[in-house]
Amino acid sequence: MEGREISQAVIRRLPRYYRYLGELLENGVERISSNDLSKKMHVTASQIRQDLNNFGGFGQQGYGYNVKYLYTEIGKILGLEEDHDMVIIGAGNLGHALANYAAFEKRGFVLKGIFDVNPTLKGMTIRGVPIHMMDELEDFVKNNDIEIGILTIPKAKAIEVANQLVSYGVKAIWNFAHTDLNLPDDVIVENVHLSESLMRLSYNISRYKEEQKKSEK
Ligand SMILES: NC(=O)c1ccc[n+]([C@@H]2O[C@H](COP(=O)([O-])OP(=O)(O)OC[C@H]3O[C@@H](n4cnc5c(N)ncnc54)[C@H](O)[C@@H]3O)[C@@H](O)[C@H]2O)c1
Repeated sequence: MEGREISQAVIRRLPRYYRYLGELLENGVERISSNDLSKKMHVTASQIRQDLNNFGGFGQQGYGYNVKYLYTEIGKILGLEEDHDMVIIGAGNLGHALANYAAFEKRGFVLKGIFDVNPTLKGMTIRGVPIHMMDELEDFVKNNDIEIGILTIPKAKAIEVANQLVSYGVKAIWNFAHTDLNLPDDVIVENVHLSESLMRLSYNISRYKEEQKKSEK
């Protein structure tokens, strides 16, 4: 499997498989057929077989998938067997919400520090994690081998701060600021735009209403 290219479309679907398989495990389910998984996930069985065959076909004819094995393998593919140390930049509303979400740690995403420019926040902690001022960022990132920088600052400063993080050795940015960062190709960026998700929701609501109107006619 080492070195094999898996398409980004498949990678995007993996966290959902991981979540469903985790729930099955919690419920004591040891194996599942692609048909049963398909019904649960509302994905076609052939899509599931195609996706999971990318990793050497963990399923067996007549047996289905071994839930624990598949869960572990997908976890490995997603890099979840290793810890990822992170910092949050911007201890405002969103920064607080993310810092307070303890469940990330269960997946190995460990929040080491929080940074802000607002001096009134200095020395405060969120869930035991201290808030530092930005002049401490360089030493902190280098000394703690920080891998992921989470950007929850206004967009006007996001590009500058992202470049700073990268120059200190951060490998990946989880970007919540509403701007594209245009970083070097070897920096991994995952943009999260809740408002885009809401717009998709809004689109589907409009479509649903249209359908309703048509069916009433
Ligand atoms: N992507 C999304 O889905 C999503 C959702 C909500 C908000 N946002 C964006 O996230 C950002 C934060 O939102 P919020 O509601 O938490 O805002 P907020 O004003 O509550 O917090 C922003 C924090 O960033 C700090 N800050 C400003 N400049 C900084 C700098 N150069 N370095 C370090 N810290 C700095 C501020 O002092 C403040 O504490 C905004 O850009 C907002 O538009 C994105």
